[in-house]
Amino acid sequence: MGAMRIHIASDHAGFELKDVLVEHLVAAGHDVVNHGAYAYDPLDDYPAFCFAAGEAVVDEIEAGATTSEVLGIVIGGSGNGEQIAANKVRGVRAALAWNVETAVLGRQHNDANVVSIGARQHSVDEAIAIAEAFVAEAFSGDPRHQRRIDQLAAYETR
Ligand SMILES: O=C(CO)[C@H](O)[C@H](O)COP(=O)(O)O
Repeated sequence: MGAMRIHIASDHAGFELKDVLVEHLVAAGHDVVNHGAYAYDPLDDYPAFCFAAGEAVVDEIEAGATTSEVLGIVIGGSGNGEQIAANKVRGVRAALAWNVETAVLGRQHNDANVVSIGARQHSVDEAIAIAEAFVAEAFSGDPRHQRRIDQLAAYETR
């Protein structure tokens, strides 16, 4: 994969990791858009940040971009609520990646357009490896996976 636009968001629990990932992804040549949190606030709430990142990804896809060009990353303490929030955005397929393999599978099998990472579940190096693996991987395009993704999209638009 070449350089991509990456929409990133976190709450307070993912705030430090978000800064690390932004620096890392920018250094790798990606165009990173930060959807907050913009300052550390231990009482902030993850949904709005994750909705914003998810909507930005879907807006670009609806305008013609592919998941080889745009992806999202949402970060919290566990990643659970952040995945749930992102998946509320119509068109988002957010995978909760808890190791490199689940990040890779999220792209290969699910064409996930957002990855959720639990900052409190990993060392910084592990989290970087998870984000890198997700961004680097392509959807396989296998018809059986596409068929399942189409079923999800059909359910979402009914
Ligand atoms: O992972 C999360 C949601 O799934 C949040 O980051 C987590 O719940 C925040 O916890 P706290 O308010 O206790 O810092």
